[in-house]
Amino acid sequence: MVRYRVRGGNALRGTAFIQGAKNAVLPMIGAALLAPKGRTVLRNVPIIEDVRRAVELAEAIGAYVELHESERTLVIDASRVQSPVLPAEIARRFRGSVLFTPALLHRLGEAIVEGVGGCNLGSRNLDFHYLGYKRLGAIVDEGETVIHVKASGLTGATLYLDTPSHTGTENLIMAAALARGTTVIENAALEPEVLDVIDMLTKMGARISGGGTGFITVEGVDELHAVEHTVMPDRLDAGVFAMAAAITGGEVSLVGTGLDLGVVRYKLEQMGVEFHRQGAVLHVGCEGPLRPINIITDTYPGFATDLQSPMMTVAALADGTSYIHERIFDGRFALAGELNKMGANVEVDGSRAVVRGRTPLTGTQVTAHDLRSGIALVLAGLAAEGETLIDSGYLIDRGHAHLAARMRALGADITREISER
Ligand SMILES: CC(=O)N[C@H]1[C@@H](OP(=O)(O)OP(=O)(O)OC[C@H]2O[C@@H](n3ccc(=O)[nH]c3=O)[C@H](O)[C@@H]2O)O[C@H](CO)[C@@H](O)[C@@H]1O
Ligand SMILES: C=C(OP(=O)(O)O)C(=O)O
Repeated sequence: MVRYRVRGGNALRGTAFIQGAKNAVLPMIGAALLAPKGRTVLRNVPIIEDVRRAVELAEAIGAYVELHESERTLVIDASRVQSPVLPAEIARRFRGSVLFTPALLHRLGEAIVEGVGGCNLGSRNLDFHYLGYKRLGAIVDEGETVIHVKASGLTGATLYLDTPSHTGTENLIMAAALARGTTVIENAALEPEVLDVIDMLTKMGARISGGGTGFITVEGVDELHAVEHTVMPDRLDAGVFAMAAAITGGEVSLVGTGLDLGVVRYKLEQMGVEFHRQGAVLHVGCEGPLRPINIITDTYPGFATDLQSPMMTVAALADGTSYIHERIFDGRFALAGELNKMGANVEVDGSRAVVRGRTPLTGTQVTAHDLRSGIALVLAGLAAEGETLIDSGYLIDRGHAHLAARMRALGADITREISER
């Protein structure tokens, strides 16, 4: 069991090095498996547990993978992919396992998905993925626990997503990239990570247009080849470090090439946080009290649901009442109960939460229910009086690389511990 121990009260100061994006590297590993020969090199890979699981899963299907941790580089040779089975014991530990299906379909003609994991956020349907594969000509046999997708070659079609699913868009692009003819994906996701995956696929030889418009056209090609690609910075990791600076009254310089925080920056500015760009470095600081805020989560370019939990912690430390409306997931308020144990006043009603601040937070033992509630509790611990113990720290490690070390470098009193149970 991994556990984080945080002693609050230190203002964070210094330079935070932002990791590569979890939600870009996972589809890129799936994309690398589409190349039947050669070695793909991914740079700026975040050393997180989800990447380790993705490496294990790629090895389980026969790929040769080297993860060079200190160089943050992944080398993938998919020429010997031979097993269509995504085994439950690995695949159920992370959401990114869903992104291996297109490669298996193209390379082996079938994918046997024994499970898909990821944060427990309520319903996390995959119907758009499977309906899309069917429209492209696959046969999908949905058993109670195992899903079997088969196809002897896919054919382009027009696909429509009811909502712009992030991994759904990536999977259907990958499926269409090697299909015969043209595929159009309507209501496609606009997230920057999706665009980064499109960039990599384009280098690999895919013919994709319309990325970022909501209407993506893919002209199928016969083969994709191995390339080198640098993973974009993780805007969620960056958002968390910006919030850590803000709630501790500190000042942090965020380093990460081409970093754009988007709407979270504007929301934090409304709360009184100051941002100042100096070339490629973004400085974040906050001197005065924080003002309350209204948040409505949405698909990009709206406020990212993955930053909703960390923002709830910031709201608990603001002077006044904040309102949060979660519109992407139907079960993403597990943080409220844990924050309330620390002295916050968060009331949840369905998809809405009211956060009455500012309440002083006091350290206690709390539990991460998912990756982002975990990191939100780390933030709470940084601002709380006394010691906060956060259980189920593995969930935090799923998405944040070397968190304790990076925060300690800024002056935080935080340790990562392995406990017996
Ligand atoms: C590995 C990865 O990239 N994870 C991200 C991805 O998850 P993920 O791709 O799983 O999230 P989706 O965008 O697919 O899901 C968003 C919503 O759409 C619904 N839906 C989705 C697909 C489908 O076939 N049917 C359906 O109804 C889901 O139940 C959910 O309510 O996007 C989420 C929303 O930005 C982020 O929180 C996750 O960090
Ligand atoms: C929901 C998340 O991740 P995943 O989709 O990988 O579970 C997240 O990163 O907050």
